[in-house]
Amino acid sequence: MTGTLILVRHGESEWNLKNLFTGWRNPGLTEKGIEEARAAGRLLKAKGLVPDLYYTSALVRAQKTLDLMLEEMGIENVTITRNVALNERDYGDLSGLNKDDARAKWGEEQVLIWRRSYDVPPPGGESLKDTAARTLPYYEAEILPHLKAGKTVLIAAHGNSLRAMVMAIEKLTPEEILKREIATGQPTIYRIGTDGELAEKVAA
Ligand SMILES: O=C(O)[C@@H](CO)OP(=O)(O)O
Repeated sequence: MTGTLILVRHGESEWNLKNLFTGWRNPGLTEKGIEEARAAGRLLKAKGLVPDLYYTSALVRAQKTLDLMLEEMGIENVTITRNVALNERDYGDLSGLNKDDARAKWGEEQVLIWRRSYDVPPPGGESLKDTAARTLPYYEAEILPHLKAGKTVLIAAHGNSLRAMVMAIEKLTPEEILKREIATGQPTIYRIGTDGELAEKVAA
């Protein structure tokens, strides 16, 4: 028996489109983002996947993505668990700044370090390591027991909270996970064994 874990990054947000650091700020989805979320729902439906449990962050772009997916899957009246543990990495003082402007101000290399180093946080914000330190205990305590019990769990979240989970599940090194770009609206599907370990990564 295996459990099934479906991870989905929110569809394109208004700030992804404007090239702004987003973090814990709360923009909605663009038209493209709405369509990406709907397409993700249709994909899961076509695969016959019906989750038993639903999780998302405290941020609108992930919540809306999940709502749109459920609409496409024809699923209603289910309990959705929202938790800040699944939020995007907090970008601190960079939140709301344009990524090109930030490169012009601090230099390409410094901005890349803030964006893609494992343990160097942006000023006043969280590194991926910090993000993992709140996301993974939540995953292990609240989500993994359901997967070990053979349930199907859908999580709609963010680039960096998902990176934290992918790193743990696939046992990647910091270098490996930082190279992994998690595309908007494209489900990653894992089968998880009763021991909580990855049994199979399913092509989405
Ligand atoms: O702005 C953000 O919050 C994130 C995700 O869009 O950006 P980055 O690609 O730097 O992780």
